[in-house]
Amino acid sequence: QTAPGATCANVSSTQTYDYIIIGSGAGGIPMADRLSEAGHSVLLVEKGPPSTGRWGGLMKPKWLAGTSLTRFDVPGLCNQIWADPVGVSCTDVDQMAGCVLGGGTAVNAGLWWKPHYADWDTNFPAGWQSKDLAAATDRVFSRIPGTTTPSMDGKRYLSQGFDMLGGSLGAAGWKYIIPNDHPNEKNRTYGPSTFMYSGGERGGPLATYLVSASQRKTFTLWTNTVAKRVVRQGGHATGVELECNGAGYAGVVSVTPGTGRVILAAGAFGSAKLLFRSGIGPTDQLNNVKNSTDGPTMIGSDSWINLPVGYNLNDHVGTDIEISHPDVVFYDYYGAWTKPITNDTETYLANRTGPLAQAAPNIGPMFWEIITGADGIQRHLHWQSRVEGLTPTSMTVTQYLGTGSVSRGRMIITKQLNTVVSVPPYLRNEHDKAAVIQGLVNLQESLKTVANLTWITPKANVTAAQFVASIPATPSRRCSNHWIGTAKIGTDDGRTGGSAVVDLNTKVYGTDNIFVVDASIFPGMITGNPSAAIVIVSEHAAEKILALPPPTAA
Ligand SMILES: Cc1cc2nc3c(=O)[nH]c(=O)nc-3n(C[C@H](O)[C@H](O)[C@H](O)COP(=O)(O)OP(=O)(O)OC[C@H]3O[C@@H](n4cnc5c(N)ncnc54)[C@H](O)[C@@H]3O)c2cc1C
Repeated sequence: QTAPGATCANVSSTQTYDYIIIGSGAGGIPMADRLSEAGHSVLLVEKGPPSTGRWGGLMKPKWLAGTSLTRFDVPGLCNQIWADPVGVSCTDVDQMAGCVLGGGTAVNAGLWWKPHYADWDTNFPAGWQSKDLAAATDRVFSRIPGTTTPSMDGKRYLSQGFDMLGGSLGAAGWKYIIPNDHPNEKNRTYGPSTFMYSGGERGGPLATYLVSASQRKTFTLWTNTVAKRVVRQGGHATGVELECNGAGYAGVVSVTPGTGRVILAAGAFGSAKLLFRSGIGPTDQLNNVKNSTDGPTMIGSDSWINLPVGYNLNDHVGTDIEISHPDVVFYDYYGAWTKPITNDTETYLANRTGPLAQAAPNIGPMFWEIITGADGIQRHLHWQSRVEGLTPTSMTVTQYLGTGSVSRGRMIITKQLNTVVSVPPYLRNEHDKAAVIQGLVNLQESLKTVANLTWITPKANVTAAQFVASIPATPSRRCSNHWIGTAKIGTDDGRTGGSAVVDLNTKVYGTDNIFVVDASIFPGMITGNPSAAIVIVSEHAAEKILALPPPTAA
């Protein structure tokens, strides 16, 4: 199909697909598997290159030369995204996001949580409550159970930090749990981190759902291929326009006439951007697209669909504290790229054991608390510890404010077609702020009798309230990379003053065959790191989409 001299292959004008899914992250991959399993032809379009070795990825440090592994496979190299994001992170987003096969699930730290029932019941509409999501949760966790001991010998390496902090919380009355065995116990509990890793490697959707999808003749994957916009006539999508990125495919790829569907799974920023470029969103943002290089090809303003895309943006509010204790032992995971410890690379390569089978930078313990605000709302705090900081015996612990948080922000698109967080979603509500402060006070209280423990941040003479107030509520200081909410699911149709962009079947209001299935549709924040919940949402959405009658408009 490649035209001579062209850098992109032109798409075939005759080949059509029942489903075109854009984006191969936590939302897109499971959806591709479920729809192809049901017998439909499915095209999965991913703008980034292959990541893990199984899919032809090539990026790796010297010590992986000659193996099929890449930086994405080895848990101990997951932090490389911060040291060397070039060619991996999205360049059109002002936040960190993975633009490779697997999206966030290729670059993240693999933390993998079975949601608390309130994650669904607090935020989601009817049909998406915890009881409705139970079957999808079971399906996800039977395929990707996760592990608290990623090293293949079942041992935890360098657990001194975990032992010190976990032991201290235990002594202060917090209860030890294996988190995913007790997903609803999130109040003054602690436990080891759970990862989606399997076999000492990354695992997750790339190693499960994508493998079964790719074994079907009806499934097609195009990497290095950028979707520009959904091509539509009124509310009906006829295909997707691809723009040449120097590789992959270009042109308009069509859905099966009449019955085909397009599913956006390009992430909280990527899907919103595609909606804007397809003439779906608030008028101010569509005018930015109109005034960009897209102008000449953009759908006419008489066909624009005015929906609150980009509003309702949320992320965990991250608040970092740092403590040090003489027991804590640091491991230089960044150093494992250029100057690894030979014994550790050897044991990893021989049998997937040792520190490199664990996520950088030695994550754990995790602990949880629920704070009831003066407004009556229960807010969930998820604390995530890691062994790094200003001293060799430091632990940095991030407090995430999740379920129950009320603050919201906004993302927009510039005339250069980049997405920007224009209103940060952090601590815009006094009770959100009070919960963050109270959680910190409670932790200080719990750790106050621990011998030899030093508070580095905040220092002893700074109150929790002063400390929280001193950290700017900006993405650079509070971001957790858990962006959600830009195309909210709900019954209150955003075209008529409501807040929802997609209906209960994840279909975009005002369209008959355009769907969004990824972090964008979450109405509110959940307790922990979101990738498992997004996979669950995708499983559930697949069921709903498959049960729909064919589109009516043409
Ligand atoms: C550094 C980092 C660490 C994280 N750690 C964790 C963790 O340990 N545990 C956890 O649960 N969560 C973690 N997260 C968050 C989690 O990975 C994301 O919430 C999740 O992957 C989002 O899923 P998604 O399907 O919405 O989007 P993504 O997974 O981001 O997938 C979107 C995909 O769409 C592609 N795309 C975008 N635009 C286009 C286009 N126009 N055309 C074609 N393709 C396109 C992108 O390249 C990407 O592959 C982390 C995130 C980051 C960035």
